[in-house]
Amino acid sequence: MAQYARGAAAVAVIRLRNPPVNALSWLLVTEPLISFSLTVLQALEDGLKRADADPSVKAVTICGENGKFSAGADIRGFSSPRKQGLGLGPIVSLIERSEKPVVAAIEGIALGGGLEVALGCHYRIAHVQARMGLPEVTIGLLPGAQGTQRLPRLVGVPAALDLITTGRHIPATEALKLGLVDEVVEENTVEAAIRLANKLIGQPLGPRRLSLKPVPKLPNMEAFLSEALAKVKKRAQGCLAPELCVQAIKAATEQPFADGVRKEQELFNILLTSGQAKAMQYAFFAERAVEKWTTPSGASWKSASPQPIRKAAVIGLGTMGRGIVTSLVKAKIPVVALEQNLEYLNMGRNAVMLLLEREAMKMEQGAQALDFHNPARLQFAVDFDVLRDVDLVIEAVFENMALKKEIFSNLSRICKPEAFLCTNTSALNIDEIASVTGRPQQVIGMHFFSPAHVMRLLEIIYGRQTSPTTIATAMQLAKVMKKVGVVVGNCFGFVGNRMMFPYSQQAVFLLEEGSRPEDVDQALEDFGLKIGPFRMSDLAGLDVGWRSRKDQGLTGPSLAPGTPARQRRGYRYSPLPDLLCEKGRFGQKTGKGWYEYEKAGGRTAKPDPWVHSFLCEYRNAHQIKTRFIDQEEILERCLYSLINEGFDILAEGIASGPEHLDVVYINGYGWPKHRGGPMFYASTVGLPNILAKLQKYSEIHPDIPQLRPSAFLKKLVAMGSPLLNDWMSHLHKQSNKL
Ligand SMILES: CC/C=C/CC(=O)SCCNC(=O)CCNC(=O)[C@H](O)C(C)(C)COP(=O)(O)OP(=O)(O)OC[C@H]1O[C@@H](n2cnc3c(N)ncnc32)[C@H](O)[C@@H]1OP(=O)(O)O
Repeated sequence: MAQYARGAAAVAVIRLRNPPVNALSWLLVTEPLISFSLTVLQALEDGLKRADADPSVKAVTICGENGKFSAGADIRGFSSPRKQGLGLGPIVSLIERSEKPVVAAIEGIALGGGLEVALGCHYRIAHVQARMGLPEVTIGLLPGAQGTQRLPRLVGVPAALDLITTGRHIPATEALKLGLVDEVVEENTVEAAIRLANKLIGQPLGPRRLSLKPVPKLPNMEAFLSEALAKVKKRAQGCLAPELCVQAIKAATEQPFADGVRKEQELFNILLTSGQAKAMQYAFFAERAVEKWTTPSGASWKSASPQPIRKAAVIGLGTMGRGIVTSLVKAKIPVVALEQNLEYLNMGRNAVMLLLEREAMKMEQGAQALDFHNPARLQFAVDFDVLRDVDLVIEAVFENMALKKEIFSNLSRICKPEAFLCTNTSALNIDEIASVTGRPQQVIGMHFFSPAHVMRLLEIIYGRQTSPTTIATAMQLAKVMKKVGVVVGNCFGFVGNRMMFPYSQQAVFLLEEGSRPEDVDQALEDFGLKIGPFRMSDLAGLDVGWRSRKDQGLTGPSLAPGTPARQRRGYRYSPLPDLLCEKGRFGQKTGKGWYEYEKAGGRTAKPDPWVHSFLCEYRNAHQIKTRFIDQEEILERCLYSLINEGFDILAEGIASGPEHLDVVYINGYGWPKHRGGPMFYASTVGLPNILAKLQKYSEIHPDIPQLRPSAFLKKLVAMGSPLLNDWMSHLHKQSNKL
């Protein structure tokens, strides 16, 4: 768990050892090969005490095994009952108090508690490729091992605030500029640290003890901190951790070190027990769990190997295609971008170049690193022949089955036999697209989210014949593009949009019954969603859904004469969005939708009196009695219907676990991470409560099938509402209470 050795005659080396990331566990872990059990923290403390007690040891170096310093506390430990009370903070103090110089040799990563250990050391040397940060805020916590008190003393309040409230990982070069590390080396970091430790023997350590230093003053500290607090509160949308991080740093500026540490502990405990930390830590592991994909036919990440993608192509340079090209270029994959004619190609090329210029400006080495002016990296063409040598094609034309089939039939003829053919679609049937190719096993859906170069989610949809190698290759590509790939089955809307459908439907029904768009949006945004359904619809364009409903024969010329206005196929239907579209109100792009905007293309949504009176007239025309609908009902009807669909998705095997649905919603639909995703949220509300509410609403609205409780939800409740981790194991179990 930590190895103690002598690095040079007078220098002891303590090496943190807990693969794969040297997490600082405080739970007892039994090592099978040796006869004693030791936690990393215990071993670190023992190592320090041993070095202190040994008169022949004059200095100490702390490093990590396998080129990684440490990823911080073992996150799993936060939700397990502590078996022993060893805290990291006192150990960091012990390091700092040492009369023998202690040097941290930072390789790979020093994150969270790992960096806090380094902050307790008297000197820090980092390898040039190392990354550092205090990412606790991203898992609902704050740096609870005195990091909020030491970091501002070392790098000043503005830099400490930035690092602690964003949790971002910074490269060693930036750490050097901030003064977080004393030296950056390209050679063996541990050897460099041992050399430095040797030189430091006998030198005074007082000035190197951060707890003894004052926090550098700012002329307007109070105003600066209040502004920072307001900013993080706005950004956090109900997430508690960033706000408490600011409070802890504020304590560092106002109180002596020991009192600041006490305040930090108090705030840390609030977060630890808030429920938000649990949700965010669940989200951390859920994201890693979905990498380990499986399908109902038994294909899995364990046995499938991805194929290398040396060159890719993107067909269609509309909004999605432009973002996808940008993502591929950023991932350093040579790419050919294709359009149907020169006019569209030139438009697409200009837009892509603009995106890439902007992305390059954000990067450390800028445009040079992306090298996108090099035709070997990025090529634009109108001729399908350029696709002969690519390893993978992503088709990103608009959602039209006939057009997609025509393209896939051409691709099947032109591309080399081993090339993978991917379609960017949000709902269309992958099997139907694959059926026109001679290689359905190499056809796969890749549902990107807009803007595709920014959004992390990538739904990866396998068809009936998609091979495990194709799935593995798509997942690998997602990883290279720094996206979260989630493997899902083929059904209308896949996971994300399928769950979105009942949610958006409820939102519109609520308008019929008495709500205003801003009431519904506000309730859901107060819950923590980044954007409510009507603001979202205005942003995406109401015409998108209108086109799809016309294709499905739900509205427009193909609707059978005599169809009741508010009913389709025997169930409740709201024509409200169709009516807005008929009036040319497509949302932001036309300056009017569910809201009004300052101009066409404007972004500031203002409640629109026209919409209010339109809704009144509509209710009168259809003799709907208006009633006041409270926030609770808005949340329950929108969110529980979405969750209900999630249970159906799980029961049908479209996703292999609730984590998949949660990762989709957090990364693609603006679901608040501090609520852990819709299925995790359901588990916190309690499945019996969700079931009871769905039963209640479904009795009131028998013509809305989406409110009828899913059979799987009912089964889980009948089985005693098992923990979320166990849901899938109950899928095929018999319940005698049903
Ligand atoms: C009172 C003291 C308070 C201390 C506060 C803390 O220290 S809280 C912890 C702060 N640290 C973090 O938040 C770091 C989280 N980890 C990461 O950001 C990344 O995992 C990484 C370290 C940058 C490595 O990324 P990479 O993509 O290379 O690998 P994975 O993310 O897939 O991770 C590999 C496996 O390691 C597990 N893991 C990573 N970090 C931790 C951790 N801190 N605790 C427990 N487990 C961790 C991760 O789950 C992976 O495991 P698998 O079983 O392979 O899925």
